[in-house]
Amino acid sequence: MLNLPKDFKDKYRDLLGDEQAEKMFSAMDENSKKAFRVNTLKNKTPISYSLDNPVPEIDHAYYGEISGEDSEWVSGYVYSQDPAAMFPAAISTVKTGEKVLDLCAAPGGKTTALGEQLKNKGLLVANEISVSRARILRENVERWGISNALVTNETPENLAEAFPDFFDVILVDAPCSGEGMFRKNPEAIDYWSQTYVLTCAQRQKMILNEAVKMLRPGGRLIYSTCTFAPEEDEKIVDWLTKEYDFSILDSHIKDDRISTGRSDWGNDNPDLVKTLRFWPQDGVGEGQFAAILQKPGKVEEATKKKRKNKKNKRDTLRLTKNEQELVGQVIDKFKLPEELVDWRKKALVSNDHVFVPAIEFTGKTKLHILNNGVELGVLKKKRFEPGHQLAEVLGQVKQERVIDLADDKEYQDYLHGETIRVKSDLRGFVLVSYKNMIFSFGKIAGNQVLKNFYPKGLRK
Ligand SMILES: C[S@@+](CC[C@H](N)C(=O)[O-])C[C@H]1O[C@@H](n2cnc3c(N)ncnc32)[C@H](O)[C@@H]1O
Repeated sequence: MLNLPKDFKDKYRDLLGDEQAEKMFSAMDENSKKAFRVNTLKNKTPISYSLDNPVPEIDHAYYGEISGEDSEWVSGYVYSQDPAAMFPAAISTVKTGEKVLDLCAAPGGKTTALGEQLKNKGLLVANEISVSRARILRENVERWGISNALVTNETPENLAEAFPDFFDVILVDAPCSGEGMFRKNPEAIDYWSQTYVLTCAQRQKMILNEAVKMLRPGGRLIYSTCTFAPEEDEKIVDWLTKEYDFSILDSHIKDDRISTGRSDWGNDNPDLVKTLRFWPQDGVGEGQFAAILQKPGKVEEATKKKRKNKKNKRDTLRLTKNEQELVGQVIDKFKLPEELVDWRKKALVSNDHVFVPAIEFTGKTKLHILNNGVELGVLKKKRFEPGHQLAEVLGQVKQERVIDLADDKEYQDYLHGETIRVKSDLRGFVLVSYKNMIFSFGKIAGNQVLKNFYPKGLRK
């Protein structure tokens, strides 16, 4: 049984009334709901989990538990996520080609969903302030096969300097007091106090002040938390409407199991009923709050700025003909997804790393970048070695140069970094899959040995 603080219980008895509050407390003693999303970017391959119990209102999402050891997870076919946490990205209705920022993005649950909605067109900036978490974010973006992401490890302030009035959509999945996660992570209860709730609300406003600067006029802001606290939910949304003249948009989610925000918890702002609330007693998932808002102003104002920026495009760091040839000898043997077909025109080289950028900066950027677009690989003396991210991105398309590992033993051996004996006429770089899910590069020499190119940092 969860040891909920007395002040917490008293607060929710006051807000909800005794009967509803007791329902909430007893639901918090039940097991948390587990679910996963299936990646629509990857080439369609049957997965081994049951798809019988879909999460309401979310496409390609199902209740069920998956493990980080499963081949489906390793190759980026599934992502484990709290079902309620799937809603902020789902209500963003991101359109292919838009410029999207996920400001508080790690570990990447919502980033991967936004990437799917963009279908690798447009730009996805995924930012995380903590360096260790940003590395995990990068790995998840890579595994998911997203090719149009800029992954950064920055403060919201530094990002706002680089991207004024720039994004069509910004998701702020804010750091919060985490009340909605108490039954999943009971340790979070130790941090709870009403003072902590108010500190979080202050921090949320500071993050949002920066997000507002980066949103183009008319752009959409998705604000979400995993807490029940009105100070961090309805009151913050109401503040955005007063401070910045944002309007609250309808999420278009209509399901009896999903509650709405409360006007009376946000200075009687009537539009707060358009926001979403997830309570454990409603049975969808963990606690979550989500709102979609719009910045005032017209789209044209942002388009003008975009045109101005285009003039300054730099074309230094392009590949030489010779370098293009080395890269082409390897990657032209694979079927490239649409966004990489004209890689010769787009690719840049930096410290021998060849990449197709998600965004080109006009000067030397001060931003701390972990990944920009797709790393094609590394130029070594007179040869080119393809990078791991490229293997994950090539997994979008049905490929022919593939070695499908024969059984679980071979798969585990490969994950450990071992070489594998294969019977194949293929020579040189090949993609490596298990159960037809591509997860790595490998290289076959004349002696029918598959050399291991699974990155050392990911080996088990
Ligand atoms: C709720 S989590 C994000 C979860 C993520 N969106 C997902 O779906 O996987 C909030 C994130 O905000 C980050 N954060 C903490 N303080 C921050 C700040 N001052 N500015 C921006 N992000 C911050 C945390 O490191 C954390 O990764």
